[in-house]
Amino acid sequence: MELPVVKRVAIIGIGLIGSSLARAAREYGAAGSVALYDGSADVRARAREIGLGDVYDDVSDCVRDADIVILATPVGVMGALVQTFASAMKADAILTDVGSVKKAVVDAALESVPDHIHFIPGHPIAGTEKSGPDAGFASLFRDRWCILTPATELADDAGQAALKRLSDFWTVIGSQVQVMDVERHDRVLAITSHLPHLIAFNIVGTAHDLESVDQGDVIKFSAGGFRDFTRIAASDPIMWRDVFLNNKDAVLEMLGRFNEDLAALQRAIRWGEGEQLRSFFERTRGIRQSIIDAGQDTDADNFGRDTKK
Ligand SMILES: NC(=O)C1=CN([C@@H]2O[C@H](COP(=O)(O)OP(=O)(O)OC[C@H]3O[C@@H](n4cnc5c(N)ncnc54)[C@H](O)[C@@H]3O)[C@@H](O)[C@H]2O)C=CC1
Ligand SMILES: O=C(O)C(=O)Cc1ccc(O)cc1
Repeated sequence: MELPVVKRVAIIGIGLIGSSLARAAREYGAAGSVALYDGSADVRARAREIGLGDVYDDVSDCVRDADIVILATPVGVMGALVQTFASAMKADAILTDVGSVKKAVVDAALESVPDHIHFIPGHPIAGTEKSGPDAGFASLFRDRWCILTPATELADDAGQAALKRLSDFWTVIGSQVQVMDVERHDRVLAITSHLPHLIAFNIVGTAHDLESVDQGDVIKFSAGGFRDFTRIAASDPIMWRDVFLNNKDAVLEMLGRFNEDLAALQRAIRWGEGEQLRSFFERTRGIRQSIIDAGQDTDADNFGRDTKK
């Protein structure tokens, strides 16, 4: 494949994901140049300071010459944001995003997407608990999945070419692309990502509440299990508020199922059903092994990723 994949990429939202994309696009040659915009003047100033790309104070100026425009803000603002700049995008350009929820974003954005551009929502399954422009790093997307959820209108030749262009962009920065429909995406991510985060937020909150009863012992003696939860529970509050508000149905469905299964474990503990507990834990140990066998290194926090940047 010829590099760069596109002449210019525009990234809106210069936080963990946006700044990682800016670094990756340049480092791996996915884009000839990078245009950036963020709603926060402080973040724009910081992005200029660390030299992440051409930083604009106006979002329409930022997207005007871009072949690909990537929304990397919290999902709750994406719909309104698209309205402010979509008409400034050039013909045949691609509009995409990195939001952790797809259906609500697509529904909110679709009505303001003009006919002259290709709208291909996306979601890299890569991240950390950190946020902001200093938290990003170029290798974040390497050996990670990126899910694309194109609308069926892409069936024509120009749409297919746009999908190929966007897939090539993600491939060059190290990701493996999977096309999926939006509903399936939101259900799969509800159980694999959104619910685990909710459980982490909850258990850390509960333990902190108990702390006043136990006078510091909960935190003092928190070995592996609890520490791992605290990393996830340190994730960005605005981002995660938006995820839960925008993937409400799928999260509530998975939570219902989770509560039933938890009640079964509770019952097994109450009635001393050791064999039931052992065989359940045997099955879950096997699941982790199959993730490792599939090539995902789970030895360290965050699947082996260095999250200390
Ligand atoms: N953090 C993670 O691990 C992952 C996050 N995502 C998704 O990526 C998106 C961005 O997340 P992060 O980079 O982690 O967040 P972040 O908090 O690090 O960065 C978000 C940036 O968006 C800016 N912003 C907020 N509202 C804006 C607006 N109206 N106009 C312009 N800029 C605005 C903020 O000032 C901030 O700089 C979210 O939609 C999230 O669901 C996807 C994969 C992983
Ligand atoms: O830090 C972690 O372990 C994550 O799970 C990162 C993450 C957060 C949100 C996403 O939509 C995708 C990946």
